[in-house]
Amino acid sequence: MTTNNSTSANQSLLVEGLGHSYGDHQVLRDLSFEVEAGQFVSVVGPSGAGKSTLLQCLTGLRKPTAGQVSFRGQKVSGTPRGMSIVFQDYSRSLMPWMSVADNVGLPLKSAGLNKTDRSARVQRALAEVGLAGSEAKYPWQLSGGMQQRVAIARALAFDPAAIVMDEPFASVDAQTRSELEDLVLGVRDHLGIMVLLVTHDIDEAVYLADRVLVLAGRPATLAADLKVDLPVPRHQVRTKALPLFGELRGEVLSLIQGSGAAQAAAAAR
Ligand SMILES: Nc1ncnc2c1ncn2[C@@H]1O[C@H](COP(=O)(O)OP(=O)(O)OP(=O)(O)O)[C@@H](O)[C@H]1O
Repeated sequence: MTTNNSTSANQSLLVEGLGHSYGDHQVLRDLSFEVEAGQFVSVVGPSGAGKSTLLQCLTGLRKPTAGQVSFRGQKVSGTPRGMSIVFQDYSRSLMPWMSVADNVGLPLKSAGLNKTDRSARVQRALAEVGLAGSEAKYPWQLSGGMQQRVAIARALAFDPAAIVMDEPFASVDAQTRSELEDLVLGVRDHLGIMVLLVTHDIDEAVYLADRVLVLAGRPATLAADLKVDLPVPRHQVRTKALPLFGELRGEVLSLIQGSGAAQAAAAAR
């Protein structure tokens, strides 16, 4: 997908010829894709393919060794304005000695917002994730799923145009995971935010996304950019029972397994 239209270019994330090497170890090679405003894109690939490295390059936490990333028309160097990040490990990203409200408001304080604005944004973000009324609690008084909701609220408090998530649901039980998946889908629909999600879970990748990007090979390239034409709103049971869901799931799985088998064969030679 390419963009000739400047409005679209200003709204979107544009990745051009991105590559990354750690010393002599080339991990990513020549990745090019665009994500439009409001799109939900999952990134999958075999373990060690470079998914986290890619997210770090997209969020400005790591400088690509080739190519470039632009967000809303600006070249990314450092985490861009309008982009928030949610990591897997909520227990390490929340401050246990601070209340929920203070945890959510902390980055806003660092950004220089006054108390009234901070408080309004914190209330709004907590309501968005279903935690209105939990402002005075501490993270250790909340379940793992609720703590991850706090981390998501903190990302939303910035009014971001995009949220980038690295395995955000990997540390919670299956039931909570489904609830958090639907929460993030609801937030995307309600606020129109672009979401980029790295996951190991192929069902999750297909269920949530408008597109699934598959990384494969060593170094990893973009093996597929699959459009997910499943009806909306998605439903944990009905969507996963659709034949198209099974087809997409199978397609992603065979790309990932094919890549793993090719690597094993190369290693054995
Ligand atoms: N800071 C680093 N220094 C050197 N090598 C690194 C560094 N970070 C990652 N790597 C290597 O780069 C490759 C890709 O790692 P990365 O974590 O991006 O993959 P991934 O697809 O996210 O993996 P996983 O699915 O297991 O989380 C791996 O071989 C890893 O060992």
